[in-house]
Amino acid sequence: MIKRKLLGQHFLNSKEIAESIVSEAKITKNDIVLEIGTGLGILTPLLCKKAKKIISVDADQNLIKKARIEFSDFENLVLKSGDGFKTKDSFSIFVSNLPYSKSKDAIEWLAQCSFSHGIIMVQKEFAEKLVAKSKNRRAISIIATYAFDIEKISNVRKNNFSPPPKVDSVILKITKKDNMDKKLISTINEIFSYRRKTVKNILKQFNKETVIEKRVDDLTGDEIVNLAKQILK
Ligand SMILES: C[S@@+](CC[C@H](N)C(=O)[O-])C[C@H]1O[C@@H](n2cnc3c(N)ncnc32)[C@H](O)[C@@H]1O
Repeated sequence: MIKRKLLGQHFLNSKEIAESIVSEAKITKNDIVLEIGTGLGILTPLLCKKAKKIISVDADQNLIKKARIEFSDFENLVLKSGDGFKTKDSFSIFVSNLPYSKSKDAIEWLAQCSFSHGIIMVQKEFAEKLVAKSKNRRAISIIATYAFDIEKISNVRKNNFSPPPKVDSVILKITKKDNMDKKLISTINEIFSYRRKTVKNILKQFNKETVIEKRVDDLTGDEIVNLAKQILK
């Protein structure tokens, strides 16, 4: 039970939704797809039918053991147990019903990976955070909107999962715009810990100078990324 909670094991039980996720991923026979969270494998065989190769990773060894038996006929499927967000393999398309507690880490990790696009399922509140504007923005909103074009595909009610989570979910399409590195991402997070200060005072913390008296909330996303780049120079 504890493991289930920690790993966000709420399994999708709607074949129809699984098919729509795979269809939205626009996979061709040239694509290598990374799926994080094999789970009970509702998406995995559908992905195998479309792509050149699937790498499907789950942190739960038992689920990978089961999938190895159930999907042994698919020659284009590579199943791995472990932390999917440490994957070093290259991929062109990302597909994941994300473990909810890992959603922020997943976006930060994906911002550093080179790929074309992805279909992700996240909690409704997290999806809103990603595209939040002005004072509702967080560091993750700046990172996500700099790294990706984000398009909402559909809402998914919690009763489409077993066991059902407490909240509803949203399917998003993320299309890669810009790669970011780890230092840039952590500097943007650091800037947000000083969000009530002026740019002038934030730069002072890093022994840099400017005359800009604006606060973080008054900057555009690009201006915040440029401020982080200036700090890192
Ligand atoms: C929300 S479930 C989705 C499972 C399946 N794709 C589905 O749609 O039913 C999330 C899955 O991610 C796995 N998981 C959690 N943390 C992980 C990690 N760091 N790396 C890989 N898989 C992880 C869980 O064990 C679980 O199977």
